[in-house]
Amino acid sequence: MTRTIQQLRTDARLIFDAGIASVDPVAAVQKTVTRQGDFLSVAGEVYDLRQYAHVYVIGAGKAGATMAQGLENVLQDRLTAGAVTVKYDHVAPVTTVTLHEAGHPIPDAAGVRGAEAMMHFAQQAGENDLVFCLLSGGGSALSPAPSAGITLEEKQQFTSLLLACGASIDEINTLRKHLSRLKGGQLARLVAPARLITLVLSDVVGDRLDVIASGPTVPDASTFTDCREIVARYRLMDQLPPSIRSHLQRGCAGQLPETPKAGEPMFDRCQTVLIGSNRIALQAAAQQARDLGYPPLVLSSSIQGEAREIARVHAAMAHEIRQSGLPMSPPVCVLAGGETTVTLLGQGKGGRNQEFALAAAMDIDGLEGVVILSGGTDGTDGPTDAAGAVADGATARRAQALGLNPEEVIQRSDSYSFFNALDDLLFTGPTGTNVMDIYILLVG
Ligand SMILES: Nc1ncnc2c1ncn2[C@@H]1O[C@H](COP(=O)(O)OP(=O)(O)O)[C@@H](O)[C@H]1O
Ligand SMILES: O=C(O)[C@@H](CO)OP(=O)(O)O
Ligand SMILES: [Mg+2]
Repeated sequence: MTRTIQQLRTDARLIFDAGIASVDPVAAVQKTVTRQGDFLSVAGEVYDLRQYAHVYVIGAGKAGATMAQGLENVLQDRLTAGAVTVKYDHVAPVTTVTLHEAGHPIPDAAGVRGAEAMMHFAQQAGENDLVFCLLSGGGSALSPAPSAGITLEEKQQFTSLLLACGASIDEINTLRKHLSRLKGGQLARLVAPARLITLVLSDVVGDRLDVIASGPTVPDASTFTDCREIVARYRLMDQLPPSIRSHLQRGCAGQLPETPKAGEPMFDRCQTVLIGSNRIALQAAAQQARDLGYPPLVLSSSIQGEAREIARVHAAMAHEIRQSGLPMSPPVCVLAGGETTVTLLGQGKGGRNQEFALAAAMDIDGLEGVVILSGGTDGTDGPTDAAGAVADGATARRAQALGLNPEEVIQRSDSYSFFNALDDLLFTGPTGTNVMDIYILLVG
């Protein structure tokens, strides 16, 4: 059965939506944390709620509100109180937990207040209390708690410097952990001796728990020496605020305590569970593809690299499948996920997924029965209201007919305008989740 291009486009969107739905934070929390009367089961660990006088919820991240909503649905009257910081306008209906809205990716004073509220509950919790910590992407910037002697303004300046220098999120968070009072396992130290359960929604390639939101409740393998190497690698030393330079130098000289490491006692009463990731989303998308009659081929949930280049690999696969039926004959759905990067060439408007679709459109020009969709699972791709875009074998030609030259658009980094003119932007609205990006290649 040969599917029309419109059918392929509809199916690609259904597959994308199925991926996002599988990592809906409310459902993911309620699937991970279940309750039978006084007994909680968390990923197989059983907790008798009668042993705990209070149950607190703390956390930070773009999905914090929906995760808190899920936990309130489970804990109901057993939840004592809580404080969770979310990005502005990323709220959800909660009754007991206090939501703090704050700035991301640059931390702000509201974030400081949210972090202080979190640390208040962490320190208030005692031996006979239970604390849930809800973490998701954006948690680092949303929980600023600068080390002594470092001001918020200096932390803001430092964050802008880090975001612009090309450092990876692992390198950025190594530095952030060593300039904070709660990142890098230090929040676990504040929560001890209370029992701690951390639920994590991963927006990081490789799902490393010590990188996501700077791992405030897990051991930190990184050190001040690593910080010194990163500062040197990106030639940051001369641009560091004096207080930060001095802090890192004192840390390297052994004059400051290192972040908590594996095996230290504050982690004895901790459980950490990954409740959503790009891999989980891809598996759900693959199932939807199968249900729609496209045998799926999942490449990886750890895609990194320049968006334009990764797109070209997907376009090359489209040609191969169409011309030789390799690695699979049509109909087929090739799925991948991760977080690409974009070297900006111009001052235009766009995002890494829109750029991906634009680069793909150029290489699949003229191919029949091929659709490529690239979308951000958080619903916002770059500084735009689009989640991504959709391209097919006619996209380039339709654009030319409108006087749009794809190569020139790439040079302007103006993918949003390009797909807006073609009415091929992907809109989901803020999804409340955040497990990086999903790339879908459908060959009918
Ligand atoms: N005009 C543009 N074209 C392509 N990519 C862009 C453009 N402007 C910003 N970006 C990319 O968008 C990225 C931020 O996207 P965003 O969706 O906000 O990230 P995240 O969802 O990971 O927090 C930046 O890293 C930047 O590379
Ligand atoms: O908060 C963080 O540390 C990172 C990774 O989780 O998220 P984002 O890149 O969205 O700021
Ligand atoms: Mg995004």
